[in-house]
Amino acid sequence: MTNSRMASFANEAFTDFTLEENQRAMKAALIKVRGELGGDYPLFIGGEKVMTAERTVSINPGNKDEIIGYVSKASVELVERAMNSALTAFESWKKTPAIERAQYLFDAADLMRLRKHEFSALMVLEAGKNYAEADADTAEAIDFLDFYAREMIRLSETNTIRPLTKLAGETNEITYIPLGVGAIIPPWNFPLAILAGMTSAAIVCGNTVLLKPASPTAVIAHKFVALMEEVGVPAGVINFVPGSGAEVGDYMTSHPKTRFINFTGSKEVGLRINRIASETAKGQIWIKRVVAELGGKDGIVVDETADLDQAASAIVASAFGFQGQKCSAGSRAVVVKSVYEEVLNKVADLTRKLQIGLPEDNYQAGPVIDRNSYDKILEYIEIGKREGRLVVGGEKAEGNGFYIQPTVFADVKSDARIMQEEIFGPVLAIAAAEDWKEAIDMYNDTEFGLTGAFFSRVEDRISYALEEMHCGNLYINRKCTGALVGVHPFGGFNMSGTDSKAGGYDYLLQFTQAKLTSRKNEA
Ligand SMILES: NC(=O)c1ccc[n+]([C@@H]2O[C@H](COP(=O)([O-])OP(=O)(O)OC[C@H]3O[C@@H](n4cnc5c(N)ncnc54)[C@H](O)[C@@H]3O)[C@@H](O)[C@H]2O)c1
Ligand SMILES: N[C@@H](CCC=O)C(=O)O
Repeated sequence: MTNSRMASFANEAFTDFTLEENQRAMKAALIKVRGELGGDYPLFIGGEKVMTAERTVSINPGNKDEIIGYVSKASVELVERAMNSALTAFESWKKTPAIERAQYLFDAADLMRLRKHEFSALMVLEAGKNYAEADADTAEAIDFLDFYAREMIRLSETNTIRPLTKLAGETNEITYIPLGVGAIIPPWNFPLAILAGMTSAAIVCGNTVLLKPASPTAVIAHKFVALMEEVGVPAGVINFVPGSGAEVGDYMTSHPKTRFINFTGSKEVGLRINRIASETAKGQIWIKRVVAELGGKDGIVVDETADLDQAASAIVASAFGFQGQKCSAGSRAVVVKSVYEEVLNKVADLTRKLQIGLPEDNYQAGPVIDRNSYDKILEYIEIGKREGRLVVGGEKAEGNGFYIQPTVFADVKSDARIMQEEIFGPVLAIAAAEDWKEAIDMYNDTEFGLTGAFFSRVEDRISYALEEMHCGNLYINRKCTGALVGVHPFGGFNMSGTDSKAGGYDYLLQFTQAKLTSRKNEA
């Protein structure tokens, strides 16, 4: 069975919600999930479910009065217990054949596929995603499980697929062995896909992990861990320890037995983790490996030869999909001045058409994740009013949640704060450039380097953009969001991270160490 799966990786298809039957299926899943709201969720430590008195309350950002669930919070003592259980489990898990470890991921992918709308419905309620965004998140989680399972099998067969150069008289082999216990620290914005990808990649390589989810989406994180338990992943391989970033996070990253840290989140927290991890704790006998995928200030460049309708649609989709809360969000657009007003008008018209409302009613624009984000984004909008010309939005929006109008600022200078700092909300800054080369220079004028897009019909310019636009994921004549596993390996340059290329052929190498064995042949 495994061989046939190896031959046939294909991305999980997105659900077509224009079909009545699919709308009905999602609504039925929402009813089911709503019936389960308000539950109490434990930590998982070495197969034991641990409830604590202190809990995180997860709420619906689209309807602040609705409680999604109460999630137990790990203390430092409980994290220490989790570390011990991960260390114990590592001794047997690292010896479990790669093909068996991969099978758990295949099984989890199959089960998640069966319950697809249930996972998506929970994200509609807990993360404020509309149907398509939630469905894409679940599809990506399934893809990560399927893809990394295959990748582990491929890695375990390296000596056959990519044999070392032969040397007479010796048998030489290379094996990718696991590192040890890792800290997995994902963000809330792809609360299933990124969490599932970061965790499954680490464990399929034979590592064991402490998984600390982001607090706003700890219930969907629990649902994933429960699924992994259901398919039989042995106790202690995934230890689920939700808790405070400052307390639990710092403890995990500074722990002498932590071998690696797989982090996705903001630049600020990522740099802190990188600094703490670089210090050698008492008793530590290795250099910790840090994989850190961070923020972005992604942008779309449009020249005067481009299809301007397509460019405007891509700008709006990239800026406002999931309320701009994607690391890949196109929060900047740079347009050459001869078509600047035309593109701006098209973008403004499309933005005005975005309807705001409850994610469960499948509005295009929903709430942002929580009060902190809401306040921060509104502050940036005030900054934007000083730095540019407000064209659309600019205010909070109606609703019993964290709703903000999709907002467009025009005539913004390249060094403005709203062109330089990640806002992580529905705010787009547009700037004019003299010509396409200056537009590319303006695109590159950032400390980040995650995604970008270039719109043009001129081949020479496209070639130039392909070489000069400095980012990990560069797209031509399409939006800058929506990377697919296996198709668009994902990761950023500069302050956007370590360019780990999630969903790509190189990703697993980061959670392994290569051991070369050389044996003299009998004469
Ligand atoms: N490059 C990518 O692939 C990618 C993908 C998704 C999100 N992001 C970025 O993530 C950010 C949004 O997510 P967020 O708000 O959850 O980010 P965040 O940095 O606030 O939190 C990320 C995770 O770190 C934890 N954390 C907080 N303080 C910590 C500490 N001191 N030690 C250890 N862990 C700690 C949080 O609890 C959470 O689980 C944005 O900047 C976005 O661009 C990047
Ligand atoms: N991989 C996603 C972004 C992940 C970060 O938020 C995309 O390509 O849009």
